[in-house]
Amino acid sequence: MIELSRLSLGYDEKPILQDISLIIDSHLNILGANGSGKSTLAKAFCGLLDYTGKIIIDTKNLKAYEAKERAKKIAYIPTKLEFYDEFITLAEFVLQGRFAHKESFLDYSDKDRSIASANLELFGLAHLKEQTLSSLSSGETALALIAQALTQESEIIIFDEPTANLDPKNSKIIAEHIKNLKQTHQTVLITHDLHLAHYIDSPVLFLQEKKAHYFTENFFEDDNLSSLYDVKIQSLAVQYA
Ligand SMILES: Nc1ncnc2c1ncn2[C@@H]1O[C@H](COP(=O)(O)OP(=O)(O)OP(=O)(O)O)[C@@H](O)[C@H]1O
Repeated sequence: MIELSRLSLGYDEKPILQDISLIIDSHLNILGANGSGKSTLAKAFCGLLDYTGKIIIDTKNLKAYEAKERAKKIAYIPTKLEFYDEFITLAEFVLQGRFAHKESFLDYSDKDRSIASANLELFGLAHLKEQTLSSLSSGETALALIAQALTQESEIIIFDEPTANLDPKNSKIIAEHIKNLKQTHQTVLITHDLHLAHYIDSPVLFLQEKKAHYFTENFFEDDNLSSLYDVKIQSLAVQYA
């Protein structure tokens, strides 16, 4: 469970979100216009950005979590890889998801390797495992990021625009994985993809003008979407079913 209490955050003197209070105990979609603060909020959830107010994860203040303990609680899946070793293989990359479980100065255990290997299989990546990460396509990289996060075995998984740059088939594969993971993990989906968000289902946190608006129902109705996004949206069709 994630509890936000009077949460405000931003960069230096630039406020991005102000005074958000909310309890999230199941899946949550986070939507909002470009620059509304979705990724900023996700960074705060992962302890990567300072804030005022409180973020409580499973009754414990996020600031009291030690890094490895926090990683076992929350995995953040970015839209794309920003910093990585260009010579690392896919197999090594997915195995790195076990860092929070590994004893410092010791090698990965057989159990670590077997979990990483199972996730490579699960996401249909096993045949690419010796390829360098930099040689993978965008779709393969998106799947690799999810495989690594699952290897981390965190209880909460945050997906940041997982279908950005993906073709319709890979988008559908990712959508199905998120829908399945929602049954066993607490999932948070940040997206502009209204079809994906609708398929995964409510509730929705819509970020706008530094505020967060929480919708448990009716979010996906045309009038509501048109008003929130300030563009006419008609008959949102569910295309992932
Ligand atoms: N390191 C930073 N320093 C200063 N401002 C930043 C920094 N990172 C992000 N911002 C600003 O914070 C605001 C929110 O950015 P954020 O990436 O959270 O938006 P977003 O809702 O995820 O946007 P998008 O949908 O375009 O990905 C933007 O105005 C952005 O320019």
